[in-house]
Amino acid sequence: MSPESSLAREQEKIDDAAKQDQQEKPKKKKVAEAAVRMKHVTKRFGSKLAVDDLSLEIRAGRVYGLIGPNGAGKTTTFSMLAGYLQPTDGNIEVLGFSPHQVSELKSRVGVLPQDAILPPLDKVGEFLMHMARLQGTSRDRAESMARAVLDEVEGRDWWNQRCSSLSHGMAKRVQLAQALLGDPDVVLLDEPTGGLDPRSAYEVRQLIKGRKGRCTLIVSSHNLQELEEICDGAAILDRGKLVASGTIAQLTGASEEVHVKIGRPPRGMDASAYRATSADSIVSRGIQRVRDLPIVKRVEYDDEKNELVVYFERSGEVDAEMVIGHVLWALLQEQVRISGVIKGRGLERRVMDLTDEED
Ligand SMILES: Nc1ncnc2c1ncn2[C@@H]1O[C@H](COP(=O)(O)OP(=O)(O)OP(=O)(O)O)[C@@H](O)[C@H]1O
Repeated sequence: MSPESSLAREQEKIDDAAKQDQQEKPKKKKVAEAAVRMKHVTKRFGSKLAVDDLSLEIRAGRVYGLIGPNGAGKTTTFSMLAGYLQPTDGNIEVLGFSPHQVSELKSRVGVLPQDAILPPLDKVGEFLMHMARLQGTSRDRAESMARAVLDEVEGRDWWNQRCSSLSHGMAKRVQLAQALLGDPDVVLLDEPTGGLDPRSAYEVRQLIKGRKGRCTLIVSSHNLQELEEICDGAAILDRGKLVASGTIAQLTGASEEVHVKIGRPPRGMDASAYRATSADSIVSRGIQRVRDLPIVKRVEYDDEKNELVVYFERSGEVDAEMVIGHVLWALLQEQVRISGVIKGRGLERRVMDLTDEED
């Protein structure tokens, strides 16, 4: 065979492969503006009301948290979004389809269930390739997809390892890799960092942040600091009911209150001359200065926690950063020692305020 005809044959092969690849990758449908729409959704298990008249809209491209104490209905909600459970009442749309329209949503929704179990005898690579093949891809493409996601969860060395030999954290990351296979438009992650050591949990958070903008991620976690760090918005559920939803800033009041932790008195100073328990102390004078600031609406002081809460109205130039500057200046003028400042009350405290203790 002449070198020219051999080259032409090679080129034909490349063209065929590219054509096949094009056929295998169905054109992504237009991404709906709302990735998820739930309208008056209820789920009953016999007499147990697990989800109670839940309405929620999650915009495409967001990282969205589902928050709530044990039994709040998070996993039930995930299961309905994934199409594993049928709602008793109400309507659910994922990317504009019912979760049961499997052929329309195939490869567009990735799911990490809370208690996912890997097939113990499969090797990690085999398992991921099998899951990729279920999306209708060729063997070659399935392998490259599987290797790419395994790489993303830092598990490239586990390709030939049996699933039964993985530690809990490794298994969780393989399950996460499975949820990310094929670049889905919506990814449902139920407790993605549950049971992971701090470093692995940090890496998973980085990975979720790295996917931001590429898809919609809906994440459930009991680690509220984690959700505050990675999410744009969240819904708080309690006993199946939606008790609050919005952006993280709205939920935490980050745009209307500032918390200042007051430090201990300097060594050698009499506590009564410093602490707010006496009217003319350093801290009392500092608080009065803060109260006198025109941008401040209201001030509360918790003497037990040594914490000052400053409420303000966000408008024009007035934002949390500006208020922090003025408040710190006022306190420093009176030599008040400051050991910390946060915008808003933190998601953890907000969730505590909104969710009741178990009966
Ligand atoms: N298959 C089922 N049969 C009966 N009741 C169920 C079933 N699944 C869930 N429930 C109940 O529905 C309620 C919500 O459970 P769900 O698992 O959705 O809560 P969750 O917010 O995910 O809790 P956790 O944080 O503990 O995982 C609970 O009271 C639970 O006991």
